[in-house]
Amino acid sequence: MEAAALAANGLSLATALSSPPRPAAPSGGRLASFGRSCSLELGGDYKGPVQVRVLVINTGGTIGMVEEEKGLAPEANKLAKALKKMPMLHDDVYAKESRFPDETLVLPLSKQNKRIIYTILELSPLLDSSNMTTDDWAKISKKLEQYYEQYDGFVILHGTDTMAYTASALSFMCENLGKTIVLTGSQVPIYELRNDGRANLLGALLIAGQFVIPEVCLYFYNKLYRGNRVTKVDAGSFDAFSSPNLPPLANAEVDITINWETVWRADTTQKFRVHTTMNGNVGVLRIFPGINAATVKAFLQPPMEGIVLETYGTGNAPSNREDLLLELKKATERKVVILNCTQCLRGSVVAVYETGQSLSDVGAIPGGDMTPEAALAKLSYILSKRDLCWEEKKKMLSENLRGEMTVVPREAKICLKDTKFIQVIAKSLSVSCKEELEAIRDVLIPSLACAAAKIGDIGALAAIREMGGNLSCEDYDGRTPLHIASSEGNLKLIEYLLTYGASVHAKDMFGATPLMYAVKFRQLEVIHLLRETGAHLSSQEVENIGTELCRLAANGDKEGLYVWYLAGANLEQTGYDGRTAFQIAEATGHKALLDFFNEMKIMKGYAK
Ligand SMILES: NC(=O)C[C@H](N)C(=O)O
Repeated sequence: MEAAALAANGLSLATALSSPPRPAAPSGGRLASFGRSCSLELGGDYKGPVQVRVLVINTGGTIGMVEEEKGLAPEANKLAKALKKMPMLHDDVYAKESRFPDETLVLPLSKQNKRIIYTILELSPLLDSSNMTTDDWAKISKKLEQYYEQYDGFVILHGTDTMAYTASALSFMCENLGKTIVLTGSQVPIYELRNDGRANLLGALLIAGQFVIPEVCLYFYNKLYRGNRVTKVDAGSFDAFSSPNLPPLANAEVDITINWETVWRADTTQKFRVHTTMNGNVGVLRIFPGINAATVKAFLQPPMEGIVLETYGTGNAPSNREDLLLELKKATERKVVILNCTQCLRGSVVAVYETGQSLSDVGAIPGGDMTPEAALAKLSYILSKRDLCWEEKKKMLSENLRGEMTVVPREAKICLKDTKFIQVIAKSLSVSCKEELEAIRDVLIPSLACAAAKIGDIGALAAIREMGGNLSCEDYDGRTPLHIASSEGNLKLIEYLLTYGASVHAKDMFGATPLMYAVKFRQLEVIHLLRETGAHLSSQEVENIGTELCRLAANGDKEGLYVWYLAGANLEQTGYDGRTAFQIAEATGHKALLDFFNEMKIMKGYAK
């Protein structure tokens, strides 16, 4: 079953996309007119819409269920066929004109002039999410790893019952995430006349395809949430999820508005990888008035290694129950982790009451405002890290790893809209209301940050960041400070940006990433650094590189070829006439180039 779905993945899709003849990029185009440079026309025809690819991993859930003898159950091999008949989820005319393979789906053109091309990878068996286990989380994360470079974003179709658990688990299992992953599903099957599946899937695809939000998110009923902040709160409403301690990352109203200030960014320069071996010896224990010490003792017996203790209010447990506290103490002494989370839907564990202090005294770790789902997933993740010692594990549990808990900053952040600079401008423009002030801030920050990147002013970037500005902001052309810095070649500044969460996958309005800018301006060290951080050529760029390599070979441009090699291009790719760059070099008898190709064999491995 999976083989059929796999046939519809990036590779066959890629072939299909390259088959229609592509019009040459306009020679007077903005990027094509740069001086000494490699071609940037690889994003495709810049006059046309940018194409983005999204992989939909279907795990099951109500969205694809049909009524069976015993009730609703998932049906395999049905969803993609059904979606092809839904005009809001598939533009059949465009797909046929573009000669996409049968399994490929494509959304109608988006408001942002993007074409979201998607394929569905169906896991087997499809599950009601109540039947999911940690093995299924591993299965999903392995698929994400396998297809990470071939797609711009990912949507995971999942049942709602345990979606909050899977979203929380994946948020930890996906390490150094740089692309958007959106879980969604529905309360009513997509095949029914009145359903929420169509809108949820469409919203998830639009977000995963058009925005780089490097988080595991959950999209439901017009809202995008951080996956490890949600909990299912309603079994019978389309508005089934709530994120009690964090406002949504995005609202899909008339427009899709992303709250960029809330978006979590990993401050790492490492490549994406998945951690698949979660620790199963964890559990959740909800205390209640009169809870029996024997029950607690039994629950904490080996092989239990860690529990989420759901306590009252701000993290309180009875301080007058010596028997109970003794069992908890004996467990922590055996190095069983007790993570203290509140039973309340909203709020945090804080040291206010004597009853809360008694838990700290027995060695429980305060879990802040984590949901029980997130706390359990975090516990399972950290306890599976064999290379960490006990103290390190305890430290990580109280730290904010993926935005799962609120950490109050030691010094209150200066709010950008309160700064003198913005206020002076606002005054001169006679602006006083909050909305206008924020609008000025949103217009100015991208330009300021890009200008700072252009002149290499790390201090200015630091000031913008400290004032709450987003260093991944886009200017009017969709360029981020990292795009600018990559063309300028300022390594220190790039490192700074990457450390503060700048995305190597951000695409400007032409579909070009920072890596493409570095290639364009032949910034060798920058290419190396971006690659180290997980940047890669898109599958479209990879397909179309052959002709460009042949052009460089025909010009005897050794450096140009080397730049593409560093960026991860396969130098053996053929051009439009079926020849490789090496064959062109042989035909022209260019000695330096032939030597270069010989050398490449020795250097192979450097860029990979
Ligand atoms: N709405 C749903 O998806 C509920 C279903 N039982 C599931 O979690 O798979």
